[in-house]
Amino acid sequence: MHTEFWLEKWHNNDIGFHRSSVNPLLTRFIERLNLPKRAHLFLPLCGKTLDIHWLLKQGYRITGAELSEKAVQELFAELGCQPEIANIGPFVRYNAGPLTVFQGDFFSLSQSHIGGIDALYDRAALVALPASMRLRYANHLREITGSAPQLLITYDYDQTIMSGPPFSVTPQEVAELYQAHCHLDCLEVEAVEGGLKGQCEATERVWLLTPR
Ligand SMILES: C[S@@+](CC[C@H](N)C(=O)[O-])C[C@H]1O[C@@H](n2cnc3c(N)ncnc32)[C@H](O)[C@@H]1O
Repeated sequence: MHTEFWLEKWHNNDIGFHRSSVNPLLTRFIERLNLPKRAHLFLPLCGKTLDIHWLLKQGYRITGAELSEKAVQELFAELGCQPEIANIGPFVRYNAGPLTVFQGDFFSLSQSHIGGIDALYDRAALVALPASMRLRYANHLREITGSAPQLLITYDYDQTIMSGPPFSVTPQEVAELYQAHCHLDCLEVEAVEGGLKGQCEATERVWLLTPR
């Protein structure tokens, strides 16, 4: 999936993936990450999700990575904060208090950019990428975040009925991507109400990945 695809989506405001409310699966299952107070969470491919608003209200420190300048600017504007902006290598870093977003390509991000991470939250990041990019994504995520636990949300559906994104990521693929380094615990399996994009039946799963 090329970067232009996403930049065009943001440019055209074609952002059906952006939820108008906080993800209930996050609020329900975050306690399973056993986070310390003021924990540092990393959100790959974060968009301008309202989940960030909620996580900040819980007192967490958040670092995100997002390709689109428009998304990042809207995130800070909607939070009502004025970020400090700096050029850091290939990134533009936006920071306001406990929130930092690296605007640029996730695959260029290094551990030294984001610092120590207590946990990861992947909603619509892994499933935003085509199969050919997902192993590289999972490996890079592990490389830059070390042994942090992860809350991961996936969809599973018949990929011949609908093309992604979001792409179908089966439990078998989650195992192939993460099992060598993590214990996988499926916390919830539920049918997507009304089908994915109203087009096809899909199952949504919440995973807790705990490094071995
Ligand atoms: C499906 S959206 C999900 C956004 C957010 N996680 C949410 O739940 O609303 C995927 C996001 O990943 C961003 N993205 C895609 N490829 C990226 C990359 N290589 N580096 C950083 N961000 C990327 C897109 O711009 C888009 O905002």
